[in-house]
Amino acid sequence: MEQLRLEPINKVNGSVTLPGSKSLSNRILLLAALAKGTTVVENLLDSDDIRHMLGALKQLGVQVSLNDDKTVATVQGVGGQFLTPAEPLFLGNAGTAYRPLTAVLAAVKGDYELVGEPRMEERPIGHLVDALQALGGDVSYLKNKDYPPLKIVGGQINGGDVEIDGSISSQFLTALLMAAPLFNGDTNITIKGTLVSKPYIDITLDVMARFGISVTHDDYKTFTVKGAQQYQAVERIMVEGDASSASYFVAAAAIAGGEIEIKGVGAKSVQGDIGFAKVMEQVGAKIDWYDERLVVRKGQLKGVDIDANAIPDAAMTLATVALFADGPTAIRNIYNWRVKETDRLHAMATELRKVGAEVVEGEDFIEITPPKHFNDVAIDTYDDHRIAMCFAMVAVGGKPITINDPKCTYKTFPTFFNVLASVSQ
Ligand SMILES: O=C(O)C1=C[C@@H](OP(=O)(O)O)[C@@H](O)[C@H](O)C1
Ligand SMILES: C=C(OP(=O)(O)O)C(=O)O
Repeated sequence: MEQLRLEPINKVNGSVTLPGSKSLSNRILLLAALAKGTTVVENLLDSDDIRHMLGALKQLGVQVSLNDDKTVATVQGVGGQFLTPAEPLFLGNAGTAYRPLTAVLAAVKGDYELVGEPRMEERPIGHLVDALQALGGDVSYLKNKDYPPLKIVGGQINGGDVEIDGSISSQFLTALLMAAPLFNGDTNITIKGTLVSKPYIDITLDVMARFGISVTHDDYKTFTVKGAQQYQAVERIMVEGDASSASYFVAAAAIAGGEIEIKGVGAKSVQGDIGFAKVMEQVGAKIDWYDERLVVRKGQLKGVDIDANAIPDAAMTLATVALFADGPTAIRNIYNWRVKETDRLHAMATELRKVGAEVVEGEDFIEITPPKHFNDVAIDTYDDHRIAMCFAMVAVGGKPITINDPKCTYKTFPTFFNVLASVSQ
């Protein structure tokens, strides 16, 4: 297995330009494909999750041309007229490809099979399938009930009133919302349970609006989407920098001496994970806010007790910042960490303990007391890009660490360790 040795970093300094947002890239590609006309997407993320969406669109007969560094895509929208692919669509472990494609393909003519990596077969999708079936969609399980892989006989969905459980993943509601304009009639969606990861719904509504579709909602409890609508191509659309990827550099500047300018997200970001920078201000980071960038400096870091339901991805970075705070940190309301790339609650607790922290792993929270002594260990990454990236903070805090299988960052941030090296001293 490949390992990356990270020697202690004394100071960080410089400027980082973020790669495009994963969440925005995959939403924009899918809506551009569904639209009529040509959309040019700029600052597209080049990573595994996006490659899986691009691969699926190609199999569906959508023409997408990429520039040399794969950050500009020209998408020839097919107006919802997809080809039936000869082979199953392989979507890796990309939730932002698997879930929206499931809903959209249930609503357009054709036969489809959606498959993924072994971990994808352990990530539940029953709440989305229940809602699609209740609307008359022909979606069935190829192996285990409530889990991928899926078989879909796409066709006409009439719309109507439907409930969707929002308590495990917001991506199910995102998927239903993105597909609903393709249904024949209007759809009224009621959320069952408490909606998790709510800010991701704002990303969905924002992207849908850019492609000409408006959705009304009553404080995120019920949503109404008009049926039989066509997405409209957007001449040029720019993908914001990835706010979750920004979290590592916000944290690095807060932990080490020096200053990092982070270009691509700021006060105007549509991504909820920008909220991580607000949390880091509570922790003690010094941040200057601009519309589309942040400038971050070190502060005296203290432990905090936060509800991280709105920022599940960036909150993992807080768990390693906690190693350098002057008291315990509690991260709460994060049950769905357990159904992501790995059981993140258990994996983070295990690896933080290896480093020397005292950790309480609750069913839906984690409490971290900083180590008295840091152990120089090899961190297992469980095929989880965020574990690899957030444990790099140990080196930023001046302690050596080894990261096992560092290429797992390719899911969302293939150049992560190079970018970190570029600001490390
Ligand atoms: O809609 C999205 O783009 C995402 C929603 C979140 O998932 P959940 O809603 O499952 O928490 C997040 O963790 C994921 O990385 C991306
Ligand atoms: C949970 C994540 O990914 P996915 O979109 O596959 O859910 C993530 O990127 O942290």
